Amino acid sequence: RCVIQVINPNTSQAMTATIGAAARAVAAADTEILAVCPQEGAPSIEGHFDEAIAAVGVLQQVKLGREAGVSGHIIACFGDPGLLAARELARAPVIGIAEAAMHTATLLATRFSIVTTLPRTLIIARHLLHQYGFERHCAALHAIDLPVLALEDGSGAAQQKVRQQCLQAKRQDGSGAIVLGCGGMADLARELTRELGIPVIDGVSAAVKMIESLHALGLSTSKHGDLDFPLAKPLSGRFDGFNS
Ligand SMILES: O=C(O)C[C@H]1NC(=O)NC1=O
Repeated sequence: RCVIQVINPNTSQAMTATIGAAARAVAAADTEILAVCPQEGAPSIEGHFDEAIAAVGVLQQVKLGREAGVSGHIIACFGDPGLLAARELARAPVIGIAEAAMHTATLLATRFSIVTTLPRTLIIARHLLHQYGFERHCAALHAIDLPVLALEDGSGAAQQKVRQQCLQAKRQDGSGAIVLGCGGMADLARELTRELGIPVIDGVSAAVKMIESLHALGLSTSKHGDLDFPLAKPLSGRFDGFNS
């Protein structure tokens, strides 16, 4: 039995529902999806400051998931906030949706484009490309220039801009695949893949299948070296006991 904790690092219930539905749509019959978000933090993550706040919430949820004995954790925000810290805290695998989508794209095409929300967060995707070693594989990055929560306003305007941006990327970038750069776009990938005729990849569903694979292979986060549990030390205030 595989139980996957899917963490929306922002506190938007609507986006948590979108993300949970996308995960359940691809989960295997004996996989259970637990879609969660932090009790406190940022309603959307649109920059380095929001990410720093969100990382604490991610770690709180990872600790709860570990105590519940989940088979794996997914960080369902395109900045993969708190990824390595979460891997220190976790026993089970932890996968961010940006790394999941990028890895998947490199299996299907020699170049991929990224379509995300705000121009100012493009730098976060660039940092991840460098960190994961995919800079050479990414032909271009685009932003629809709408805030993250525009994807949950019910108007469909953001979804239409994502579609237009993907069409333009296919025509202009010389990419064979497109990575959707926001957890809130998770429900768009299958329809866009069909319409564009190229792989349009959502990191939530990609990460679900990766966690299932690691679970089936009996593989977990390495606790040998720099991803071992945090060093034991007394933490103060709200962080008392947080590292154990
Ligand atoms: O950076 C972005 O546009 C997307 C990122 N922010 C957020 O609240 N969820 C995300 O996936």
